[in-house]
Amino acid sequence: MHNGTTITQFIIEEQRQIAGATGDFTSLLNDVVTACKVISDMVNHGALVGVLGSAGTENVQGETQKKLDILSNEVFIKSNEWAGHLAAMASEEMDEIYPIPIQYPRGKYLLTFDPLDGSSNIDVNVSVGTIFSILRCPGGNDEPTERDFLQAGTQQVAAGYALYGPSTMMVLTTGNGVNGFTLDQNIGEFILTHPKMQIPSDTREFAINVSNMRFWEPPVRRYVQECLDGKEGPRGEDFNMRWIASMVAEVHRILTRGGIFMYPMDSKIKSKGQGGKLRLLYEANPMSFVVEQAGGGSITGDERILEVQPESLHQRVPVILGSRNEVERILGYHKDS
Ligand SMILES: O=P(O)(O)OC[C@H]1O[C@](O)(COP(=O)(O)O)[C@@H](O)[C@@H]1O
Ligand SMILES: [Mg+2]
Ligand SMILES: [Mg+2]
Repeated sequence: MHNGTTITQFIIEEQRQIAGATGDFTSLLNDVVTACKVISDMVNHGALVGVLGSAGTENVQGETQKKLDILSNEVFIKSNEWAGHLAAMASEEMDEIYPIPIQYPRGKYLLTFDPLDGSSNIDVNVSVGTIFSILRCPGGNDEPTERDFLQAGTQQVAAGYALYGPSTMMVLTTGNGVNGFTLDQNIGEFILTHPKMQIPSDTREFAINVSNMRFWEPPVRRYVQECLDGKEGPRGEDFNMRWIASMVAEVHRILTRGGIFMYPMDSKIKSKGQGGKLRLLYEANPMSFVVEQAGGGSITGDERILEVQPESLHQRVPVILGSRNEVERILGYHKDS
């Protein structure tokens, strides 16, 4: 038996420091934690409970949905709609916002989520995750609208992710540093195992989908080429490369040992009329909040992601995040070009 701090104890303790806290936020985070435990259980059981494979439908972004994309979306809604702390939710897997149905009380918060990130990895049994972000509802909770969600990432109250890997972890920020919790499957509790996570400022490891190289813009091309040139090149050091294709798993690696993750703008994305690959409200903003709170950096190329003013619910942005000194170098390359 362990005697560690549970995530609930941790959140309550943090909220005790905040004058006027009503307990709504604590209860909201508890429901998010419960949702992630349920998804973790489904992911763990995989083929045994028939949840792998495609659902045969497409989401609003034209991506084929996996069964687990849809199931985890439902879990998030059911776990979070009932308690009276939310005005509305928005998800990568839903076309429109989801105002809390009229039979439940409405509260002052908004929840956005990517219920299952890295879904192309489900069927091959590689790590996937859930990403979430909590905002205040600025327009009051009577008639929440899409416009209420269009807040810059700097306005987030909390953000985090669950990683369904060899162990299930929850990594969380409420704007006061980043803490990581590991799920003890025997007692069903997340226990604080990674207090005050910090991203090393320097790294020799980068992550990017190199199959897109011919579409990249000059600053990213230059950065990656210099990494590839290794000891003999301008950096004078050898670099290593990783690509998991689950943003959650990449960000977790970076939080653990440093690194740089890039899904930059490229000519292929542009030709589709998109602003990037990753979604601002469900992926880029929550992850940028976590990364910055752990001492790292996060940019689109030439601007800080958390300062981007969202214009639509499913807006996409380029993402370059990780160890601070490397992010600053890439920012410099964008400014030079
Ligand atoms: O297919 P690619 O180019 O490797 O893209 C992988 C990227 O797409 C994503 O899987 C997008 O997330 P979803 O699985 O939620 O659509 C990221 O997690 C990942 O970094
Ligand atoms: Mg995703
Ligand atoms: Mg997803």
